[in-house]
Amino acid sequence: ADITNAMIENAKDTKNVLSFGMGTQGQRYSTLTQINTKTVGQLVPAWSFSFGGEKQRGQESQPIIANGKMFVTASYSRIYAIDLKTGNKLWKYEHRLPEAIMPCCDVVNRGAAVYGNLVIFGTLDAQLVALDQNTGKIVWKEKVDDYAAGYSMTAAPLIAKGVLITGVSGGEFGIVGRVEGRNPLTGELLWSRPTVEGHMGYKYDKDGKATDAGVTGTVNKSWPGELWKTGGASTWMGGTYDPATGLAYFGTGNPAPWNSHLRPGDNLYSSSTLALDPTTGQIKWAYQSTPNDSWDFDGANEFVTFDMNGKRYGGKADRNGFFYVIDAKTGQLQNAFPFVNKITWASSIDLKTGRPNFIAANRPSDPTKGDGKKGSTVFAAPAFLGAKNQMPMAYSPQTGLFYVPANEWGMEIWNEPITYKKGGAYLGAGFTIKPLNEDYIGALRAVDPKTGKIVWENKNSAPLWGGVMTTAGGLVFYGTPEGFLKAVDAKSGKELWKFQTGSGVVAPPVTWEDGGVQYVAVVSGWGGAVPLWGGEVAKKVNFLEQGGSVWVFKLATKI
Ligand SMILES: O=C(O)c1cc(C(=O)O)c2c(n1)C(=O)C(=O)c1cc(C(=O)O)[nH]c1-2
Repeated sequence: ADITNAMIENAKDTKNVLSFGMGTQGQRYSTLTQINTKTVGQLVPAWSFSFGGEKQRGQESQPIIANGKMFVTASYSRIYAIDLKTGNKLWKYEHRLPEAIMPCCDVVNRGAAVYGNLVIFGTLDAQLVALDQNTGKIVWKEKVDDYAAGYSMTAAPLIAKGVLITGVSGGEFGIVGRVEGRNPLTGELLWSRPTVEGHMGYKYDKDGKATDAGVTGTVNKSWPGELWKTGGASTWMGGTYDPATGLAYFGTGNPAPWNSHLRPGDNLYSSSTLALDPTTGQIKWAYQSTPNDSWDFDGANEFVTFDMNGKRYGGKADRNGFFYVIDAKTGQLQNAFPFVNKITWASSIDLKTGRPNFIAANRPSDPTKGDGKKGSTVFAAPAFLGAKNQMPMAYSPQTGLFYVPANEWGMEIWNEPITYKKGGAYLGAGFTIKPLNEDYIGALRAVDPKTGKIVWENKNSAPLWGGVMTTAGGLVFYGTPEGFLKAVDAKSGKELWKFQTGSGVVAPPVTWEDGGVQYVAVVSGWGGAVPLWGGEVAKKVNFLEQGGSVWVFKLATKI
């Protein structure tokens, strides 16, 4: 059947997984219970599928389950349709990529969207491709932007109110982040909303007029001079949508360049959460977690809405180490607390003003105040790869807990002079990531949004880089770079099952039911930003091998 907006919004559907996040709210929670704390020990592979080819690298994709098929993307802008029952390949599409693509952090893709009879995904040369679900033939293709200027796409598109909503990657190259709405059936652009203050939003009706000056309504106020023209704030993680508030939520990346002394001011709307009207792109509220960021603290992380004390909030585990609880309707900050042990850039978040209490001495200094070439080196935590990065967390309405894949690491960081050049790295900083502890970097943490307490944690030697899923069976599933998919007790973190997938898991699991049987799937294939940018941590994990496959599991005996 054609996928409709009502099907995508139907939270009760356990037979399909029609969106990134297992529901547009991004809770990654399933009501299925056949696989539970008592039965999970009997979980065995049903089938496995290899992406093949000579190309491997990071596999961060969340499979989509629809109409008896799995749609799964892979590295280098590939997508496969697989028969759910047999694991047989139905078709594949390999996007022809130019040599000169410039993704900052590996050739990854996090998944596709489905609508009508189409499956739609973004490519590393910044295009959107819509394929026929049955044949894999191209139905439409749209160029989103210029890959030679540093634009790329790695996130899964979002469908909200029947609109296809996408972001862009490229913050490290001084692109201008934005969110766009399109007709999913044709690719036609409906609106475009840049995420750097000073740029206007546009609605593409018959006269294509500027329609939105953002929540401040000012041009260029939080950026000095011309820097807003290359301000970064990319929307590289995509977004979530809550039918209850009618708002789409997009996180924004770091301001460009990294050297914060070049851009005194808050640099809106970098390192923020934006709530947008899905039909017009208008910004309804904005909350900035790291004003005048100096540490590459992208606020791109997912905003996951949930109910607490009879009210709708959103939870966000920010790259900067703080977990934010925000009123989903108004953007009012409710609470903010650390979810990692070491944070050096701010002592706390002022709950009245919503602003961080910066520790001034721990901001890397202005190179023009020293020898002109290099500012002072500071040791900062979290490291720029974040207390949390691209790997999505999960929320269980059953336990009331968020399950956050966190990392404990720090970095030496210093500033350097830099000027913008199209297609060149636009950082103005140097850095080396270092572990903080001998025995672990990753920690899966159960976080109580009411109290800010860590209820339990499971340490992991390598940095955690895969997403999380939780179920009404009382379970939390997550993968590790060491290759395991694990199931643990949602209440205690006790490990109940694990399976070696053959390569590192840096992707989020999903679950669905078919013919009375519950299945779990996860993609395996080590990569992403850690091996490329991880400094001393990359050296520590360079024994891990690449791969590229999807695994599907079910219980050995029918219950
Ligand atoms: O600023 C950006 O546009 C941008 C894009 C991406 C991306 O698209 O993957 C990453 C980052 N930044 C980034 O800072 C980062 O740490 C990162 C890690 C990963 C990954 O997939 O492992 N992507 C990205």
